Amino acid sequence: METAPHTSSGIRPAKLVIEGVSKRFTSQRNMVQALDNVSLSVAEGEFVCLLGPSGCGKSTLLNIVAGLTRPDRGRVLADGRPVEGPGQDRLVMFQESALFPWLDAFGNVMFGLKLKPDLTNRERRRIADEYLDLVGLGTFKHAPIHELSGGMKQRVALARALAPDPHVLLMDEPFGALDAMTRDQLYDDIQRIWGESRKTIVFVTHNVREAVCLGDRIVLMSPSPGRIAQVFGIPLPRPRDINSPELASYASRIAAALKGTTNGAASE
Ligand SMILES: Nc1ncnc2c1ncn2[C@@H]1O[C@H](COP(=O)(O)OP(=O)(O)OP(=O)(O)O)[C@@H](O)[C@H]1O
Repeated sequence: METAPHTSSGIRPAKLVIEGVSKRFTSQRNMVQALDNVSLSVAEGEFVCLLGPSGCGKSTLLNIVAGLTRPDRGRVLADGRPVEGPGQDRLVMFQESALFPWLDAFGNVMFGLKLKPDLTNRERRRIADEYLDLVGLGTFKHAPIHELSGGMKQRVALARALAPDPHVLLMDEPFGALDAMTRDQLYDDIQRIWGESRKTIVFVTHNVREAVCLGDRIVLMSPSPGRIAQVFGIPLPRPRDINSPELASYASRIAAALKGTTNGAASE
């Protein structure tokens, strides 16, 4: 298995550059070094998975890239410019879909498009339809959110995140709360959508197979303090089947490395 350096390979330009980022959280009871001198470069159009045990700083790193959390040291560059806060070039999708329950599926995607004031309402409607079709929910566009399954809600959240056409999509365990069958379907969908849109994606997970199924590279993090332990390149052809033996072979080797980062359990 190729173990890539902490920088993006090939000739594609770096979309994101994380330079020496450290973050400490201090409360009355204790102090946690959530990230310690983390550096990573993500190429344009690359799918990078941040993998690691609970508490190794995956979400903190994603939030720093999103501009939702400020690092104590270091910086993040997006398209060469320092990240100072949230921006419509970097949208985040969380584990809980955080949809507006008073709007239907279409209304939620339209809401995401309010980030684009230059569009006419007619254009917004066309784009919302297009993205609901892309995630397979064209026939559910006027369904109230509470009538949708967990997987369907995450599809709406995905359409809402993609519709404003962000350069970078930051996904924090977006399928973590779903059942295995729904997740398997979404792995196929996200691979298809990524293949068509070629977004730059940073995807947080603690599930090894999920990371191998989706990532061009897997960045394995270790806790206390949060650091990059190892980076794995995954040269498997796409689309990848999460249940294939080739994928399982990669997953078992990475799971062994994950176990080495902690005494805890690896989720395969
Ligand atoms: N706002 C905060 N205040 C205090 N401590 C925090 C805060 N956010 C994160 N931490 C701590 O920083 C460490 C890293 O947390 P983070 O959520 O980034 O880890 P993670 O790898 O995403 O974990 P998980 O997989 O469980 O979501 C943890 O020890 C956590 O308790």
